[in-house]
Amino acid sequence: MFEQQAGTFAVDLFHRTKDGATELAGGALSTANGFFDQIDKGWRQTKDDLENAQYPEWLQRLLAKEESGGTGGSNGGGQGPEEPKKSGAGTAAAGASTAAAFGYSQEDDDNKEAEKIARDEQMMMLTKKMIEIRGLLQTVGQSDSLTLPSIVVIGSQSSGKSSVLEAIVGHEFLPKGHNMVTRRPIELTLVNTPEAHAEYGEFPALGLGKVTDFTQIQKTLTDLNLAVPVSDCVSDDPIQLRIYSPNVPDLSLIDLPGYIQVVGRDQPPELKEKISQLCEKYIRAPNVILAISAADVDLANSTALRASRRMDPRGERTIGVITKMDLVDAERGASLLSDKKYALRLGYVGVVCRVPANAGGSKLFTRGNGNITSAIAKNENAYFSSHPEFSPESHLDVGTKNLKKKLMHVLEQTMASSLKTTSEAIQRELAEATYEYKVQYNERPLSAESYLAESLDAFKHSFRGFTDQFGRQQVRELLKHELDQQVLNLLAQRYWNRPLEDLSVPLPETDPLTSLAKADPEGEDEIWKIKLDSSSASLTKLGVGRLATSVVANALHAHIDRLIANSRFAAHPFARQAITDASTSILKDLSYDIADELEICIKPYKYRIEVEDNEWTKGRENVTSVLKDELKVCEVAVKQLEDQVGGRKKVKDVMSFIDRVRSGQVVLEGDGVGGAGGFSSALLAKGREAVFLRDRVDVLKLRLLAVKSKQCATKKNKYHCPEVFLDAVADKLTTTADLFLDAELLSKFYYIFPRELDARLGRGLSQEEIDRFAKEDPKIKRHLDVVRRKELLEHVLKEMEGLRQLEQREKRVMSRRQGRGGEAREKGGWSLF
Ligand SMILES: Nc1nc2c(ncn2[C@@H]2O[C@H](COP(=O)(O)OP(=O)(O)OP(=O)(O)O)[C@@H](O)[C@H]2O)c(=O)[nH]1
Repeated sequence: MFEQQAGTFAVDLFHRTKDGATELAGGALSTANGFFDQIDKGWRQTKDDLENAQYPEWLQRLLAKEESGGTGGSNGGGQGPEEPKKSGAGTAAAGASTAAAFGYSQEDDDNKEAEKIARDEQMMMLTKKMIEIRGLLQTVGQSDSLTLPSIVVIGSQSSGKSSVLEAIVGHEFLPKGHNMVTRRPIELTLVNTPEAHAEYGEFPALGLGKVTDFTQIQKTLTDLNLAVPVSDCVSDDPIQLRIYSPNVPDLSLIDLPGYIQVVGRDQPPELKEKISQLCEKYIRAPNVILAISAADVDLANSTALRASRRMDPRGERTIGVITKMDLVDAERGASLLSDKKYALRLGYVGVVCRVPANAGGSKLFTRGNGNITSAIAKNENAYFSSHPEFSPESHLDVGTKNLKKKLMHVLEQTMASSLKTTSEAIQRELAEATYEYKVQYNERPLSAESYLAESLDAFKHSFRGFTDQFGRQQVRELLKHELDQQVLNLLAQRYWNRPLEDLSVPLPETDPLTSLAKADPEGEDEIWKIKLDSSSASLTKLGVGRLATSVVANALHAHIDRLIANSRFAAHPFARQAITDASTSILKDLSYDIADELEICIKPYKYRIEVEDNEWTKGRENVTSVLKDELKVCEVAVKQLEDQVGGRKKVKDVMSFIDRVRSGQVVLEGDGVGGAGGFSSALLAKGREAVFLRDRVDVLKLRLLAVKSKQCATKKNKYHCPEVFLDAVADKLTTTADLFLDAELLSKFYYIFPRELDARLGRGLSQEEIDRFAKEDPKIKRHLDVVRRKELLEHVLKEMEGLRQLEQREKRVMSRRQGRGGEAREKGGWSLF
């Protein structure tokens, strides 16, 4: 009776789908809007398959007959035994593969009524659709009211639970072992792919892609289970696994840890209770309970049936599966299937799910990665047909093939009857999401892509602003400042410094600068000429090409970092890294050649430098301000040092001690390490610094006076005024470098960088990366979640609305038939709303 209802429903649905295509345009079956792409490509594929489904011609003929008052779908008589006419390779293949999902073999096909297969096929379409909606709801959230029912598999350990599931899937894929290895529920979605040959699994949460090797699936499941700490016993966080195959029916199953009778020594004592609680949570209505019990164990002792009786006392949503039928004699097996003590409305199915060792050739082949469906079917056939107790006249349900069909029928019905409450729950959720969207986000639309695109545009815009402000002038200032420092270093090394490292040796000379003003470069003493020439050569040969290029590249890096910090990307580590990588790699590529080329440009200065009068004047002005700045820096350092040491007086004392040592008035005993003259070594070190700074301040003041003096007003006296001359040289180098770097480094970088950003953050990102990027910002994540939730709920409602329209059409068809007094479908047929 039950099967008949489900079957008729499916056939009628076919009519509605076929005839109602126009009526439904924009409805559930034609809502292709790219939405699934965003949610899950797998589901999109499912949806496309469903929408593009072609119906075999024989099926259409059958239905046409039914429509014109034929015998109807349930009793057959339509197509008859002749070979169905094929309407195309694809559709024929679809029919055949779908039959495979039920476990029909080719020989079976010859014997089966065509319309029966058609009905099953059509029913698969509907279940597929509802499973698809269930999958969508799963992505919305874990709220209990927002879900469509599933089939929950329970059984005690060794009851044969894994074997049943594997027989349904046709592969060994569940974790095995002596220890309890199932510690998390496995939400198993079977997706029938009629036109595909490949069978594979997917773990949507892991992003592993298609896993075609079922031993790999088994290993992944084992790892995921073992990741639950033993102390936690079990976890209610489900593992999601989808299996795509032409040989599986569309089903949604949840495998739970097996009930244990006795807690093992190495297992926590609360394990038994925790498993019971977990199972209890899942076997609540409206889920269907698949209660597995072994035939060789008294049914009264079946933990699965006892649990089911607690949650489903009237036995309305429990399917009893009796495994290991081969282990008891046929008479006892038959009596178990017609058990009256705990009568189940959906009945009992007897199975023999163990893969026979010698089936399908070698044991190795059938076990492992091969498909075990036909081996099990043959084995069951052989067993059940050899016992008259299980003959068709007994009306007992036996065999995995029948179990699969029953599961589909039951799931279809249960899902259909849950659609109304689920739909109401969705409407409530949608109202909440819509409200939040309006109040919190002012109905501002947002997608991960649009957020990325806007962020990238804004960043490129700020980068353009920066390029307007950072040009040749800014490069020039940077470089000149850098070379000013180099000039100061050279002056210090070659003119100003007095040895201070070794306190034990008195100063060999008085002040090296005292003779500078009186030096006669034309005379015998060429020291000042040599000093200036070598200083100038040091400056031109210090590697200006590399130095200038890296100074500008570093400045660009720093500016990019600042732009990132002030942009939306600041909250996105991934994007920040991508932008930094882009600028690093471009600047690295450019710098290498540019540094060499710039070095070639400044080559002439390495041999001869002519300074013009105006350049001299400019150099004199500039170096005056450089020396003044340096003077300020030294004075500030002196102040800091005094603060550190504990006052000016203390510094003065230690300085005067050092001065006396340097002038030879005091002779140090030892090397001064460990302190001297009543001062600690640390204080002596600070004192040396203070003496250095004091001397430097004196020198700077002296040289400032010299530079301002008449003597330094003219380039003729360049040997007396090395500061001015070296500044003029630095200026020439800067002018060449800034021109070159502006043309080569800046303009090229400004051109390439935005394009590289497009490549790395625009086109180059996958959908997952874009989503991950957008969700890095918690505010955006919340906004996106609301938008997505709202869109998803709207989409699901639309899908359901489509099913509702089908139902209304169904009612119309029924009342027409009843009006005609014709043979109407059974009363109490399915009702969705
Ligand atoms: N003879 C026979 N043995 C079976 C049948 N089904 C399962 N078995 C054997 O029973 C044992 C337990 O089967 P499983 O499928 O692993 O049972 P389970 O309930 O999943 O057990 P756990 O993994 O321990 O929870 C295995 O050795 C199977 O080969 C059957 O129909 N007939």
